[in-house]
Amino acid sequence: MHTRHPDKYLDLNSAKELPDSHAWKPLDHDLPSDGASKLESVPIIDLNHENAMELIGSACKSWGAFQVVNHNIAMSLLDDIESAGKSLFSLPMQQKLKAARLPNGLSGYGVPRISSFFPKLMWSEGFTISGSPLEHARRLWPDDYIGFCYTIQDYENEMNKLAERLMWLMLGSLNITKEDINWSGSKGDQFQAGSSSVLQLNSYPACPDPNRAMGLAAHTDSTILTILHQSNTNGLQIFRQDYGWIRVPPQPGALVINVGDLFHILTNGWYPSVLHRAVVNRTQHRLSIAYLYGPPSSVKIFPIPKLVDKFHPPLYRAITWGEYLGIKAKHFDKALRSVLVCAPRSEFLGAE
Ligand SMILES: O=C(O)CCC(=O)C(=O)O
Ligand SMILES: [Fe+2]
Repeated sequence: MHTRHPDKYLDLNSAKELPDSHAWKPLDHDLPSDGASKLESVPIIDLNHENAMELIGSACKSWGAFQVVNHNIAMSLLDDIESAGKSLFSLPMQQKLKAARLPNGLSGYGVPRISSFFPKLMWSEGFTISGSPLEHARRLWPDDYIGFCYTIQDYENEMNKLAERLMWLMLGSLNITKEDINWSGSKGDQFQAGSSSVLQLNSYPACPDPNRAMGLAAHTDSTILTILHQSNTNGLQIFRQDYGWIRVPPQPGALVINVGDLFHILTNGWYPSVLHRAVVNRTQHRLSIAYLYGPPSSVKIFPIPKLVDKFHPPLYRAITWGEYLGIKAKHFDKALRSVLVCAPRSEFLGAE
């Protein structure tokens, strides 16, 4: 991975032109005509709506993603995490490299972890937090790192509560309750105690040739679900078989929820994980913060028995999050396929 991209620490914030190392095929033709992209995007769901659960269920089934409002996350916390991200990415490159991700590591500063699967580099930089950010924060800001750590901690705590609430709403829409779930011998309400998560900060500098650059290449998240806070700049797109790439415009205060691969496994394919990517633009810097929500490390994830019967045999084998991340790191977009135990029904492949 490391010899593949010798230019991986190019400072994108000061680049005046797109170097060959970052030049992708033009992206223009990928988007549906403007008419189609204005026509529809993922639904915006009010969590206080009396039918929130049903609305979420139908969004998961047809889009694999939705936005939520009235989620109870304070606007000030969303502003704080955005400022924390901005202050990190605006540090000089030499300083950011003091917290560089180690080879094969997870936490730290660097290019998107999926970069090794692509011949060209992406127009973004990221900072991944798994566990305490203290060590890295101390290297980035030797005299003033506490505020950053508190913001991360507050944000992760609030996101964890919201993710859990959303997971039960998503499961509830398939008639699954806590009673139906047995996470390695403990009932569903034990899940939160040890649930793990990763916080991914992404920065997309303005780009001199956005049509030939890729902010973050198409991927699905290896999570149960992802909560994405995007700054007020367009960039996120999701893929639909029937439309192509569709923009998910930022809506002030709204959070984007993606169905992840582990949820696809849990629901035995009923709710597909969503393919998404981020594009960049010529004038505006964009920041996004993804809360990647997953199960406690010892928990095996497998199709929920209530969603399995003789007409719907289990599609996937049991797997922990750690095992799945290892498979994803090796097989990337073929990861789900490599844990299949049984050919999926055609509707799950989008071939209606
Ligand atoms: O920046 C975005 O909108 C997407 C980020 C994302 O997909 C990720 O971090 O997994
Ligand atoms: Fe993602």
